[in-house]
Amino acid sequence: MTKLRIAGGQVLRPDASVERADVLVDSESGDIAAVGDPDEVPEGDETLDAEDGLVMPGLVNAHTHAAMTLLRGYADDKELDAWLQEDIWPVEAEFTPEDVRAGTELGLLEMIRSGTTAFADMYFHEEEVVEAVEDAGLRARLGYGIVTVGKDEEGAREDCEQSLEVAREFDGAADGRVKTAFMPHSLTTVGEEYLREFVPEAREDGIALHYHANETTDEVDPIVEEEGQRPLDYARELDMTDESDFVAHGVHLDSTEIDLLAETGTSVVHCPASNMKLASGMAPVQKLLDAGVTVGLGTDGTASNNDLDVFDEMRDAAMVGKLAENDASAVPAESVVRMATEGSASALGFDSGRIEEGANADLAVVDLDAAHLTPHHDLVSHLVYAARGSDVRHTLCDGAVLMRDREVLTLDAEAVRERAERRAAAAVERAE
Ligand SMILES: N[C@@H](CCSC[C@H]1O[C@@H](n2cnc3c(=O)[nH]cnc32)[C@H](O)[C@@H]1O)C(=O)O
Ligand SMILES: [Zn+2]
Repeated sequence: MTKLRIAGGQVLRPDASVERADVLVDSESGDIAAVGDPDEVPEGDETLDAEDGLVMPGLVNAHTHAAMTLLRGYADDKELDAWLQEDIWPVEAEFTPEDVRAGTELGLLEMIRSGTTAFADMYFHEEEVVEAVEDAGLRARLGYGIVTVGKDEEGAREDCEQSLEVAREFDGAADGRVKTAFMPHSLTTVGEEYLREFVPEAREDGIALHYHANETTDEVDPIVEEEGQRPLDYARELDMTDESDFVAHGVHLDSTEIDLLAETGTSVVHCPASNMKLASGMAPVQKLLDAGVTVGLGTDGTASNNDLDVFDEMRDAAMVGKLAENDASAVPAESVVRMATEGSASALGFDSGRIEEGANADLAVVDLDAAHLTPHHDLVSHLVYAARGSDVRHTLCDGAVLMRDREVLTLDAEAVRERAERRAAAAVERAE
């Protein structure tokens, strides 16, 4: 049995304390075998140097569209509906499976570099995403995004079938690192008749749901008008608020919807950068936390962010969380770190996000030897307010080292960038 000892560093523990400790990783089972005082942790077969570093749980990006890296910087400074319809969807319509593969690999490269070890992806040509995840060594919950508006009945049903098929076929892929979900894009972009027909099919097979909810007022108002109820009441009626389900955004939620989320155990993935950039609004994050809702953190796609750096996202979450409450003590650093690790992992149904014996060995080692991380009064504060993705020295997932000393081992970084650059330009050219 191969054991890898992460030695010489400080370790962030589940109670948010930081202690000098070593971590022993079982590379075969992919679990953390031991963590504690260097004298008490058994020897490993190999060592990974964590001196001057902080070993933390790998970050979990609980909502993104990884292949959208190809659209990074393509269309900015516009509100959601116009941005999707006028700019994003026309180019996405040109994406081939090879484009999605190239964009996803670029996304995975960026994730590994910035200490992200797991993510949720909603996109299309998802079989490419499965393969890319398998090769790159990350963990993911994946699904095919359904949009029925603007499609005829046959096209709409095909989309729904496709999402069910992807969820059924790929669950458990990549040695169990891949899980799936049924993914209607949102409550307004998928027609009620399709939700009524296909959600029960997903439920029968025990498949979880992931969708965008309450992102903008333009999305909430039509449901209130047409259904006479709040979007999440409508979702509950459609059996879309199970404990295993997770919704992206949750910006415009009223207090009854917050209670509903807490009661049903449905998780919310907060996407602060996307919400600010598309001027969607400020999510009531502190209220969600106070109500006991599981809150994770996501970047959303890189066309509305424009990066996949979850450190950035943590800072944004803390900043906008305070602004939303007009209270500087709201959404403090510790709760933000929890959101980006345990919260996101729990939303995705992975036993990751905490450094403890038996948990998945999904880890990042942050280099503390930097001017912008000096002095070391409070390392949890640093993770949220001062650190950035480029501070990550090593990244591990499922007990395997994906990046060692800033060198990504599972992807050819140069080739990935070159391919993405070329494919992005060609797709845009076809669309225009
Ligand atoms: N099968 C669908 C694609 C859905 S994938 C998920 C979609 O979510 C879109 N998307 C990205 N960011 C956001 C957001 O913030 N809100 C809503 N949709 C988004 C993204 O462009 C992508 O088309 C089709 O054929 O059109
Ligand atoms: Zn999204």
